Amino acid sequence: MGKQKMADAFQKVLANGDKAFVPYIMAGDGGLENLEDQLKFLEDSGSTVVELGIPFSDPVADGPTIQAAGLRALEHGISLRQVLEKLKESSQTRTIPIVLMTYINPIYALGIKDFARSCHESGVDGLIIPDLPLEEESIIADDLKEYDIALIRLAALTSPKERLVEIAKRTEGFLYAVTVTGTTGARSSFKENLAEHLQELQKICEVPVLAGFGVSTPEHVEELTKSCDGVVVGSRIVELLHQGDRQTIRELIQSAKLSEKANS
Ligand SMILES: O=P(O)(O)OC[C@@H](O)[C@@H](O)c1c[nH]c2ccccc12
Repeated sequence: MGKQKMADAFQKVLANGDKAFVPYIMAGDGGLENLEDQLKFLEDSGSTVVELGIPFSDPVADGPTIQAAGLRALEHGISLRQVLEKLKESSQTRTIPIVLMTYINPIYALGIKDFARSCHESGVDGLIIPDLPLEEESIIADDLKEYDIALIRLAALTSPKERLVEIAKRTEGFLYAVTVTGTTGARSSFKENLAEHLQELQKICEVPVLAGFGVSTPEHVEELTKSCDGVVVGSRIVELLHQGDRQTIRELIQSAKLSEKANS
């Protein structure tokens, strides 16, 4: 469980000549009773790890699609504690690593030690906390270390070089390379020198580098994975899942399977 489970999942995919694909979904969008089925579907479709969002009233990094999903989940009354309890029910049978993405407030509300222990008991392998800067990490780092839960750091496009080096050195599980300036959400194109930026991050980082924010088509996946180890796709997956279009999700996930394409 934890860091090692994630490392093994990436290792397996990359050793096979494929790229990692990490879908993001909002926990409780569509009802918490469907979470297990959603995770199973994403796993069976070839995802490497799943990023699971916790609904929150003030999601400052989220664009319209994920905000809307968060509101739907909040309407179902979904809380962090409920999500952890739900995950615990299937923790013994689930094989895909789970990364929770939550803002720091719900963690505070639960209590940091309680939260870390519950994550462990629920089989959570990693965390993304977008409003926890490097300077504040010590409030939770030791508790996560105790349970071997990976704290995944985000590298912003605007971070100065020295900061990127520090982030790349500290990150666990993978490095989340944010590909745009702004909030989450599907976009049509990326900035010109993104490839060099990603290659630079790969040079300074020992764990896989995954590109996320704005990735929404197989063409994006193909383009970005030339310069990194994989992608995170949120808004597009959330939208398709809400529409019930599982086939398009499958195709998107499969676009990271480069070995199959090379053989066909
Ligand atoms: O939705 P996009 O543009 O595909 O981006 C991924 C993103 O949704 C997911 O990783 C995420 C959702 N909320 C976040 C907050 C911060 C960092 C990352 C996230």
